Amino acid sequence: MNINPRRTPLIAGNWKMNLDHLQAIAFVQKLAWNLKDAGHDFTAVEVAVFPPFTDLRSVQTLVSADKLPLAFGAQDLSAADSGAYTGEISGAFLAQLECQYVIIGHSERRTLHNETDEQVGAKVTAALKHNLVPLICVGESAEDLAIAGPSAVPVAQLRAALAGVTHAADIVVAYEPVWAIGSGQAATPEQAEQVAAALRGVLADTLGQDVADKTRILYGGSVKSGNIAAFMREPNVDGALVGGASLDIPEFSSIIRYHKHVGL
Ligand SMILES: O=C(CO)COP(=O)(O)O
Repeated sequence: MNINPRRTPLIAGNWKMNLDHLQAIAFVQKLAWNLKDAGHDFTAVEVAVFPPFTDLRSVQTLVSADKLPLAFGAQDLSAADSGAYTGEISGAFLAQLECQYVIIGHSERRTLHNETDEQVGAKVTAALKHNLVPLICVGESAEDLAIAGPSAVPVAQLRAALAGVTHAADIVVAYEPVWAIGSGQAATPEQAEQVAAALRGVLADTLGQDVADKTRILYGGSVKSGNIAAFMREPNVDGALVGGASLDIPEFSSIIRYHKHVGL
């Protein structure tokens, strides 16, 4: 179990391209009620949602009006601040919408949009410039795993993502093996721990031991209520980035409340 008092566990829901802004309002309201009814302690396990860009203003308005204890963020941002970048969204705009986090380098951006390690690094720098916490995704494909073993690619991706980070930054890292995303075949807790420990080593190397000790490293890839507790028992795993299961309120609530159903 993660007993490091400096790292509050984070359960994050990446909605991907699901739920329009009306559905988002209903969903966030229900999720907050469900967790409140269950007596969830948001200071013990932080909860964040990552809706599509078009939902963010609605989510912001709801969270602010109802003072919901939920964090939210975007699924990507532009490396640029403004200008001739059709279709892109600036970190400045996200900051104006009170986003706390922004996902960067998700494998679906890397594979479907050919995002490079350099672009990921530039986006991390842009996020920090706008006081957004970058949630940096790294992870190997099945082919990488066969060729280079479990840690090599995620470690190289994290080094590249942090290349422009010079100060002790507030960041979150998510280890998401590409082969585990949406496949129903999660990594084992031992595999996740091995890579998370290697990633913490990169953080210590690049940003110092203090940052490494306080930075949360999440696991993502086919996380469900039935397997979350085993991941959370690993000392270097501080939470989860959940895709499909984050769209089902009872299931996502059950993941958030992992410590209740297993007595952790
Ligand atoms: O990509 C993911 C979260 O960013 C994981 O997705 P699934 O939980 O659907 O496997």
